[in-house]
Amino acid sequence: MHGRIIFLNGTSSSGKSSVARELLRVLDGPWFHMPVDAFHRMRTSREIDADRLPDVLHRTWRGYHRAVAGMAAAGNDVVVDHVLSEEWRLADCLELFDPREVVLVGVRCSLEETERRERSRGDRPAGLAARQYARVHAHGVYDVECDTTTTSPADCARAIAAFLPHRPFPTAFERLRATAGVGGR
Ligand SMILES: Nc1ncnc2c1ncn2[C@@H]1O[C@H](COP(=O)(O)OP(=O)(O)OP(=O)(O)O)[C@@H](O)[C@H]1O
Repeated sequence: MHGRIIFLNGTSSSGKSSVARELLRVLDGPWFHMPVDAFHRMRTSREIDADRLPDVLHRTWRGYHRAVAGMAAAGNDVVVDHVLSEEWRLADCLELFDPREVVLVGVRCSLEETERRERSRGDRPAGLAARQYARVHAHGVYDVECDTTTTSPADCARAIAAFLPHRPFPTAFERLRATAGVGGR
């Protein structure tokens, strides 16, 4: 049996990891939180030449998508914590994940609040969230959305968990695949 994938998409500092951590507390059964950040942290910390960096990053993201697909294909339920700031990332995931098993979640947060969090955490480059802001939700289709501007990660997680047993079909991934002309499963 294919595992379910709760796919949290939002800008940096929108609160994805915080919601994911709460989801693992409230969801039944074993779930795995697979943040894209973890895959960047796995890479050797040695500095990479600027001319090689884009290729290295691209391979990291492609590997991350395949690792998530592999965990789900083995029957594991997975919470994905990712930033769909480039079109190819979503296209790649649409090819790889079983679309009926994906719950695509838009994690929203006002730009003002995202920038405030970015400044206060201090471990993200200034302006990162603003650069991603217009792009991450460009595909415009979700199964469910949450707004962390004024809602706590725990309340967002409870809302997503409550949605899970009642999710309608076709899923957002099924609709996006049809629009993108990705072959049927
Ligand atoms: N609902 C919330 N209300 C207030 N602060 C929050 C909320 N959600 C997250 N934060 C704070 O915002 C910061 C970023 O949160 P988090 O790491 O969850 O975001 P993220 O989207 O996973 O970011 P990144 O993609 O950069 O890893 C943290 O300091 C966190 O404590």
